[in-house]
Amino acid sequence: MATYKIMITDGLAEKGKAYLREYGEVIDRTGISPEDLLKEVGEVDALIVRSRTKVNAAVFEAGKRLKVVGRAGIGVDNIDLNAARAAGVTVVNSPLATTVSVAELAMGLMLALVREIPRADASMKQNKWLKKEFEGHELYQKTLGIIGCGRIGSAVAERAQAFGMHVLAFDRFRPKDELCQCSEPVDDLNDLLARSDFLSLHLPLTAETKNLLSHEQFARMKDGVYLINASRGGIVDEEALLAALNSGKVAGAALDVFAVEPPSENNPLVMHPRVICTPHMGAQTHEAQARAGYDIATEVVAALKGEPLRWKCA
Ligand SMILES: NC(=O)c1ccc[n+]([C@@H]2O[C@H](COP(=O)([O-])OP(=O)(O)OC[C@H]3O[C@@H](n4cnc5c(N)ncnc54)[C@H](O)[C@@H]3O)[C@@H](O)[C@H]2O)c1
Ligand SMILES: O=C(O)CC[C@@H](O)C(=O)O
Repeated sequence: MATYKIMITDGLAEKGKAYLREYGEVIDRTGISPEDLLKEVGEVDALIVRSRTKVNAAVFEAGKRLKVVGRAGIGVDNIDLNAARAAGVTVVNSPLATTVSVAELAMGLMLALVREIPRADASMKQNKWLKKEFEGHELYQKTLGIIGCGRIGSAVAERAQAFGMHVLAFDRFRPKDELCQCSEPVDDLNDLLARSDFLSLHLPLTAETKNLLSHEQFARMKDGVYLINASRGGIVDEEALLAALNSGKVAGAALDVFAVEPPSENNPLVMHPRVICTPHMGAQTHEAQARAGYDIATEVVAALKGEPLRWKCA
């Protein structure tokens, strides 16, 4: 039986590592620097990453025996797919594993925003009882606009409707009859922006979606809209969001993702009193990581063995 060398650079659940060990040597280099990755990637047949490691053209160039890159999770915007194709390296991901966890975080962020849960907790820890300051809003009978209604968007739609929300969905590539999880599919993003009390983003970062929400789109939104972004930071123009928060157009924003991660120290969005932030932790649950680790391990081994693949990205 072939013995493969498989490097992990952003951690992997034990179940995934145990599966990989049946087929080869697992080299756990979690936290490796970009410089060391370039020095060491030439020794391995497969590389398994999450979102931290940037697998750019230089990595493919240095990966002389690299056959497969596995992304434990969904977004492959940190992997240069064109460079992978040019180098003849297969790229796979594990897109089903984390849907529920991300959808649950989006719902949590929505509730945290309208009830100001983080600020209320912080005030209690300062021995303050500011009950009168915390008059929030209900989600019930509000309109939620979901942009990108694939796996996670649909799961959010389902959960939001259980809260009694009216859910609009816009998806550029999915036919309306596939958006059955929402109350009302819409053809026009501007229509969704104009009608939503809450906006939640669930689409990939691509050349087309970069800065999809910028000054012009914020101007089209309702006054006092709430924005939740647990997709990718670059989809929202952060400068435009800051301006919209400062003008009051946006009542509050909850951000799990940032254009640059981690964001700079004292980043004005992170520090903004009406912004709630989490450190890109949508998929960071025990359950999601156990599934993602196992799914990517089986897919990477299948790619190494030349077997049929379920989730080939390049
Ligand atoms: N915060 C986190 O930890 C976390 C975890 C997992 C995934 N994500 C992000 O969530 C995204 C969505 O994941 P998913 O599993 O639902 O993916 P998915 O592919 O099932 O759904 C994405 C949807 O976006 C749509 N879309 C693409 N471009 C669009 C555009 N320009 N306008 C409107 N819709 C567009 C697609 O048609 C698709 O239906 C991922 O790409 C990733 O960036 C974040
Ligand atoms: O696992 C991560 O680091 C982030 C996961 C998430 O953003 C994804 O696209 O799968």
